[in-house]
Amino acid sequence: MSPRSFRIVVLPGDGIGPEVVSQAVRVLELVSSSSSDFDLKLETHDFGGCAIDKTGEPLPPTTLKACQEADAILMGSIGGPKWGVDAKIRPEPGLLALRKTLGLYANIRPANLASESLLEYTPLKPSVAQGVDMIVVRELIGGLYFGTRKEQGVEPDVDTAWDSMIYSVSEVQRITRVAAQIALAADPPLEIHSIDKANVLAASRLWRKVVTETLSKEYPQLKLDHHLVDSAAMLIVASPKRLNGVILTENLFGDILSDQSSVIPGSLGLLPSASLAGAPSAPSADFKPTPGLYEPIHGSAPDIAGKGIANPIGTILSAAMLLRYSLGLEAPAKAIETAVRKVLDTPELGGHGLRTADLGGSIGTTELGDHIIEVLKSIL
Ligand SMILES: NC(=O)c1ccc[n+]([C@@H]2O[C@H](COP(=O)([O-])OP(=O)(O)OC[C@H]3O[C@@H](n4cnc5c(N)ncnc54)[C@H](O)[C@@H]3O)[C@@H](O)[C@H]2O)c1
Ligand SMILES: CC(C)[C@H](C(=O)O)[C@@H](O)C(=O)O
Ligand SMILES: [Mg+2]
Repeated sequence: MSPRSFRIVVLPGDGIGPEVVSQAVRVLELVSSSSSDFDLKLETHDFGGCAIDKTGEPLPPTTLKACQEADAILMGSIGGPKWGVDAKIRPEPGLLALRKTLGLYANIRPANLASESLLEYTPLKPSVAQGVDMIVVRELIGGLYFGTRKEQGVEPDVDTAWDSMIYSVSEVQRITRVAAQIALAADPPLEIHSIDKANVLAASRLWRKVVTETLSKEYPQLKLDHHLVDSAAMLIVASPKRLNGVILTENLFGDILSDQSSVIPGSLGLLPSASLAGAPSAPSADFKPTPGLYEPIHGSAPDIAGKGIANPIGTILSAAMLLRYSLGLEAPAKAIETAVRKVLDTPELGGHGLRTADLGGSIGTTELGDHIIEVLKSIL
């Protein structure tokens, strides 16, 4: 039987994006060459600030078309001071357009301690960070990011600017179902913590009502509680285990809380994400490839770009999520996660020295990639 062939579009982007993506590409190439069952065909496209420089737009039509035809997309990060908030054409709207066009409403951001040995790097007390296991499920194509807005300087009220947070019942229902299915896939099922600002915002009152109704009608076996976003932000650093399980929240709150949750394992550079147009399906014999966009949760880190010191683990773990959720390839996905954990944990491999600077180490991006590749070779 000829190997199944998967088309993967790679969008390195800006800043540290190309540096971290190149390590994840090495990992995917190794996975592909180690199997006779499937073949990963990787192709790189311009996206973000680098695409603005070349073509005048962040998401050129050729890139969008390739993404629409791909089985999955691996992205680095986009943006940077060259295309800052005052620029006429900026990279970030390109990312929002890509997410919206592909209908990727479910953003899944696991935040757990990738390794017990990271405990010494968490800025929290080890006793507070130990045992944290949360998955942020962020609504990705609604809310303030996509509501109507007005920039300052536009007539008639030149001195005002505004954005609107809009959610419909169906938008909240579908992301609630994704959170529920993720919660149910665990044994025992995870608790759901819905985060909103229902004491002030109308959109949050709709959110809370729809989450409550959807779960009580369709998933009555799941435990649900509600937190206001300000107090949830406090809990994530004061006693994060109280939020173990699924954190279900809207677009902007999810953006903020997921960066905040990266404090627990110790670095923003560690955390991966998947953006899907539905709930992830469990790998099985009849698994159908499901397109998705996979990216670390961090940005282009202009302060360290070009230095070769960025942590590639969030991007490598995003590649593992890509194999699992889009292609149904559970074994290599697990192998990558095991290799990352071993490199972080195993003393004979250099122990705590095998870290990039964000985790107190001194090795570079490529060297960390080399170690992960070596361990992965022995597992595959
Ligand atoms: N999905 C994306 O492409 C994405 C996500 C977030 C921010 N951005 C963009 O990135 C640009 C910079 O944003 P920012 O500086 O606020 O956030 P950032 O995430 O780029 O960086 C925040 C801090 O974390 C550090 N950091 C981030 N990733 C790291 C890694 N892999 N290894 C080690 N350290 C890492 C940085 O050095 C910096 O000190 C902005 O233009 C923003 O819009 C893009
Ligand atoms: C770059 C920006 C548009 C993006 C977001 O806010 O969604 C980023 O912060 C993220 O978390 O992916
Ligand atoms: Mg963000």
